[in-house]
Amino acid sequence: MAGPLSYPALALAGLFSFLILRALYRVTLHPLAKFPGPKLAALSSAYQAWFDLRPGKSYIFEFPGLHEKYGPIIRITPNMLHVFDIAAYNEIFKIGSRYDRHPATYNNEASNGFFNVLNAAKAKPWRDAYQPYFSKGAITRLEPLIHLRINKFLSVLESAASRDIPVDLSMGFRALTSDLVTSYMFADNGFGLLEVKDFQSSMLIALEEFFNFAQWAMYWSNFIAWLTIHLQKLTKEQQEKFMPALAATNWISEECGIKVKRIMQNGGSGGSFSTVFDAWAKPSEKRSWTPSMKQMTADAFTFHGAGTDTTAHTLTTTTWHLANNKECFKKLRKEVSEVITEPDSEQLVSTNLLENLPYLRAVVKEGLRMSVGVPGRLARVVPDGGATLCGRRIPGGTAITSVCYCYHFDPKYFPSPNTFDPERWLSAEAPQLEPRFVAFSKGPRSCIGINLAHAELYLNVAYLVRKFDIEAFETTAADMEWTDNFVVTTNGHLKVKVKKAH
Ligand code: HEM
Repeated sequence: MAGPLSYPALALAGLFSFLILRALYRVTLHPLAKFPGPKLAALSSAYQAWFDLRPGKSYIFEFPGLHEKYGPIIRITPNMLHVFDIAAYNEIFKIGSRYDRHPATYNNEASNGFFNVLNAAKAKPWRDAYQPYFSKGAITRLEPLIHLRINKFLSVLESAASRDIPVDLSMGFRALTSDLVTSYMFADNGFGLLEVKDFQSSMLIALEEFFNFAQWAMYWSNFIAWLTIHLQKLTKEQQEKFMPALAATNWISEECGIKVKRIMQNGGSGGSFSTVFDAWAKPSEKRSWTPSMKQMTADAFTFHGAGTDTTAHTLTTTTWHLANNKECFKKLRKEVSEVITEPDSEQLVSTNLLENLPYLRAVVKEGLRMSVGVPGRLARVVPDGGATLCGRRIPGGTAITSVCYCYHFDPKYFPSPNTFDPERWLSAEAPQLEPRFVAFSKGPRSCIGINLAHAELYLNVAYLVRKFDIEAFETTAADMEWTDNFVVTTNGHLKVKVKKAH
């Protein structure tokens, strides 16, 4: 009989044996055992955590080197493959794709909107209800609202120019993109973040804090969801004091809930333009199924989350590079001046007009390339029966992914990938680059907000360059270095000093 002291020793020995046996299984009998990659990655998820959970590091930055060494399909964790091959990418992310979203990335017990529906065919009717509100036509009709918000943003910059004080553009762009998406969803002033002094909204600051730890949340998503549900029992004051990120996300959720409810109770937004939730509220929208209030609130939360940091970070990246590339800046100013003849008029020119400017188009595209939109491992599941990618048979049920970063920073197609070079989109090689541009992903779950994002990018970049001379202020390249925290997060903020252009 074991003495009392030996029970812990027995338990430890049991655990140790289990870990050894599991490791052996993973490198011998496991269905992915024959796929190449670092042995440590095959043995344990701790290998990817080693990169992801250290400040300033991301596992995705290792992928190009690993592909160089091991080929187009590699095993990045015991249960996940990564493929770096554009034909395979197009197969996984094609329209009608049978590769569903993988629960590892998308199953969040705290959220139950259309974003979390894993099967694309099941998500389709739900997503399709929103789609017309994000069409090119709908966003063109929305331009008066977009102009209103951008004018407000530009007026803050004008005021800073006249007082010769710096502006935190990382926060400014977030305030703008958040206000835009929320005022569109709710046909009101949205969250009103552009009104907050110096763009320093406590909600945005708390959200940034949250994203800095998003990788941790991804690793323990079910635990975090459980914790979130239980921490709801704290008072608002306690949450704000001890868990500002939780308080911020709760606040967003509550506001979304209140505003969606109002629209539903009124049978529509009643504003001068149709808004996203008219999809369910308007009696004319006859549907056989309507999401619950909880599900619509989750959708509103998703639209806000998906539409804020992504676009804001692209604007930050583009502005940073323009501020540091005087030649690009001059060339762009010259081009946009041809269509923006009255830069101080509140009547902004249309996105459609700006989209026809070749150099501006190249600048926006290069900004999107370098900012990597959604950097994370947007994992998919290989369909039942398996699949053949890059000539290799992959078992059904395997988790597989293919990150944007590998394509956008591939030196074979984008020489000097860390250099901001809009000219590459105007060169003879441009047709070969287009298929490797995957900022908005592809297929049935690609970005629903692409037209809104484009309108925001074209208008902001054009007007910033037309109206202001821009100098980075106390911001270094190290501040702009980024990591994958599901959204892109940077080490620091882009601060600038702006002067009214003559
Ligand atoms: C530069 C800006 C943007 C970039 C680079 C971007 C990129 C992406 C990408 C890569 C995805 C696919 C994510 C996945 O597979 O998990 C996505 C999905 C999505 N995006 Fe965007 N996005 C941007 C702006 C916006 C805007 C302005 C909205 C407006 C609300 C938006 C709403 C969404 C939504 C709701 C989804 C989820 C679609 C689904 O679940 O089927 N995005 N976006």
